[in-house]
Amino acid sequence: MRVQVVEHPLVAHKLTVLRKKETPSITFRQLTEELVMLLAYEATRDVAMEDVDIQTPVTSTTGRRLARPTPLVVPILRAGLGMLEGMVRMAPTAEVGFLGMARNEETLDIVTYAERLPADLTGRHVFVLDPMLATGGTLVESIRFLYERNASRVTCICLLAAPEGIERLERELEGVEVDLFVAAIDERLDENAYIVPGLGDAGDRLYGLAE
Ligand SMILES: O=P(O)(O)OC[C@H]1O[C@H](OP(=O)(O)OP(=O)(O)O)[C@H](O)[C@@H]1O
Ligand SMILES: O=c1cc[nH]c(=O)[nH]1
Ligand SMILES: [Mg+2]
Repeated sequence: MRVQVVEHPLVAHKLTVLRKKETPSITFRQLTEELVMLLAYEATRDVAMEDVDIQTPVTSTTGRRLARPTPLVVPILRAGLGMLEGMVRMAPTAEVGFLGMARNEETLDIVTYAERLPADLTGRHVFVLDPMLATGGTLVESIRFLYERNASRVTCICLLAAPEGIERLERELEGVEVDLFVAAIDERLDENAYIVPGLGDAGDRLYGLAE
């Protein structure tokens, strides 16, 4: 697995505001969108491209565009949905599939409650969106799911990751091709498997209380 922390003053600034407990949902949603745009810029740096012949008002020329089959963006519901708009704005030809997964907060087991994806992902570069990589359970499950459907490549974009989660991905997905882009790697998980210092429950901060 390749892990890249996107170090940029704008990322650091926006992330700090996002972490603050007094930041309201409306600002939290906007910052999430902006952060994903900055992370997507790095995460798509080596995306597959192809030539395309076009006419400008002056002449004909050959330009470059995202290759086909186009990238597939997969937000992990619910919190990943907050990252979708920013991502598709950056990669306008991308298609979107959905995975709904929730962590049982007592057992930390992952429940997959929704799935709407092409049955065959052969040749597809999949971008998984989930703001939080905590124990890593959710991401391991999603990445396995996508490779079982023959995805050719998986790139994950997260806002925050815990070292424990990254280690789990490296352990459980040894030899699996995965790129991970994050705005920051935090210190640790607390006794409830929340990221410290973190930003709290991303889904709740975006959309309100789950229960
Ligand atoms: O690395 P893990 O320990 O698996 O935890 C991370 C997961 O927890 C959060 O989702 P949650 O289960 O709270 O669902 P939600 O998005 O509906 O709030 C987060 O968005 C990740 O999907
Ligand atoms: O810190 C955490 C851990 C898991 N899920 C969240 O939303 N936040
Ligand atoms: Mg949640």
